[in-house]
Amino acid sequence: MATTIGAKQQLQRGASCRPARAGLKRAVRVQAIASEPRVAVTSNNGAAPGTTLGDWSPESWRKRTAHQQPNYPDKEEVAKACGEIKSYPPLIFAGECRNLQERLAKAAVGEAFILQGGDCAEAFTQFSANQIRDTYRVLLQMSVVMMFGGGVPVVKLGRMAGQFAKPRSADLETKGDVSLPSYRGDIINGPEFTEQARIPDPWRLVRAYNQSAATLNLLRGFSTGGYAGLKRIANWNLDFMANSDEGKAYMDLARRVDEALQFMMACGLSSDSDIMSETEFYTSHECLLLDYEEALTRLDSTTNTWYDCSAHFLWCGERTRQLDASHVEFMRGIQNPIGVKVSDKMDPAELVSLIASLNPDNTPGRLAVIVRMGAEKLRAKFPALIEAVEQAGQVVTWVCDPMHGNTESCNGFKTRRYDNVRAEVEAFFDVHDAMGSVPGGVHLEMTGDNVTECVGGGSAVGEEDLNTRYHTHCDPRLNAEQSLEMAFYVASRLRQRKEKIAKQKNQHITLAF
Ligand SMILES: O=C[C@H](O)[C@H](O)COP(=O)(O)O
Ligand SMILES: C=C(OP(=O)(O)O)C(=O)O
Repeated sequence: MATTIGAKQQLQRGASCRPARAGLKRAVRVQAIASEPRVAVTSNNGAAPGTTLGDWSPESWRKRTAHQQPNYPDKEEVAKACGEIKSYPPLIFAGECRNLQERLAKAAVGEAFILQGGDCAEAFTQFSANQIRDTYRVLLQMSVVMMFGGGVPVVKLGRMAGQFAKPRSADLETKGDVSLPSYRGDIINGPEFTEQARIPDPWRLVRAYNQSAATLNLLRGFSTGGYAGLKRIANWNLDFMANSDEGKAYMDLARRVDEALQFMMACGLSSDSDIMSETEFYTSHECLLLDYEEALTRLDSTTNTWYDCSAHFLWCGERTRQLDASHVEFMRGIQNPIGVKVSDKMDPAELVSLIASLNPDNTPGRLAVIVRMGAEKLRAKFPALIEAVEQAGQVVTWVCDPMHGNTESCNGFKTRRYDNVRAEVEAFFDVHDAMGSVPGGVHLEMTGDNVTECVGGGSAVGEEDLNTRYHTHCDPRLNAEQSLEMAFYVASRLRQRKEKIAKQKNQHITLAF
């Protein structure tokens, strides 16, 4: 029957939700401990994770070159702002990171799939409960499409509650004959093109922390307070639903999930069970602004290891992944699951060295390699990267970021074409098919708002529409409809993959669509 696999996966997810709930409860207790003044620990005595850390400490990155950092005019103010943040509670709990790492390890072997998505840059002026809810809701919808259509559990990882700092290609932005420091994200300076706004202000760190805490609070409320329960699947509709193909396809799928749930309830599944009322949701952002990340790095009292408590998952950007520089130094020591972005400039041997630095114990789920190079280059260069990593015996979770290799300029706007974005996802799945390796997830810049920032897709945003609702402060995001369309495409590829594997094993499965 069409719905059997989807419902079965839901049941499996339900069983694995329990430890996370325990983790959330424990978080309240341990956060109180973790917010006590920090104990200076420079080595890790005996615990399995981090045994190869040597002389790492939360501040050891300061001895290396830190790329893409702001040039604050007043360093004493930076120390004061960071001192405040050091006294604040951590935003996440180390036990949650460990749960996430287990999920990511499953994605590395094809037993789960990662959906990582959210704003390019969160902004102080675009901060409201509705905006958070809308992005969260599209992520939920996308995950249901992928789970039901693709037959795998989906790990939901928001680029939310901390995605503020932006690396830039150029230090200066020029308009006419005026050049000013580039905007580097609201945690650093303002987007307005004025001299004053572009001065890095350290007290923005505190505001970003507070906004992250409030966002996370709401996300936790949505995730465990009933909003995200599968029994509400048909209620997660957005304004465009009735009028678009994606919206109608989603509502049709939601009805079928509903039917499957009715069936499962008739079989004995309780309407009070965890999967009916809550979901797991994790947060992530680029580990860029090291003063901030250091201030939130705390010693976990249960394992005596360090976690960067600004988010569950942090990634190292394409511009800051130099082996001998500060970001890699910082990230090798934190025990959160982490990622590293990789463009076509990456050489296979360099990737192997980078992975060895970031995951010396070769722990499954610890490291995601997030490739972003555009479809054509990906077809040409990605196989050699996979081969080198496999030959080195390294375990990584491969994730596709189809956004950052596809940025172009049009009518004075930065944009991305939906067809190019989709082509890169297609290439990512094709290469894995050919190599026999595992596509572990997608990483998208997207929003629940009805913006006109990327062109194409079923929503038919044209080049001429770019100036109507172009709200991003940095890079263009897929809107809700384009995101959902992408989810249906990913689901179709996950389904194909599952069917192929089943055929090889001589099994028969039927998936939703
Ligand atoms: O989101 C990623 C980067 O911050 C962004 O692509 C840089 O954009 P730029 O090339 O305009 O500086
Ligand atoms: C800056 C980003 O990506 P990359 O490092 O791949 O350019 C990003 O994801 O915001």
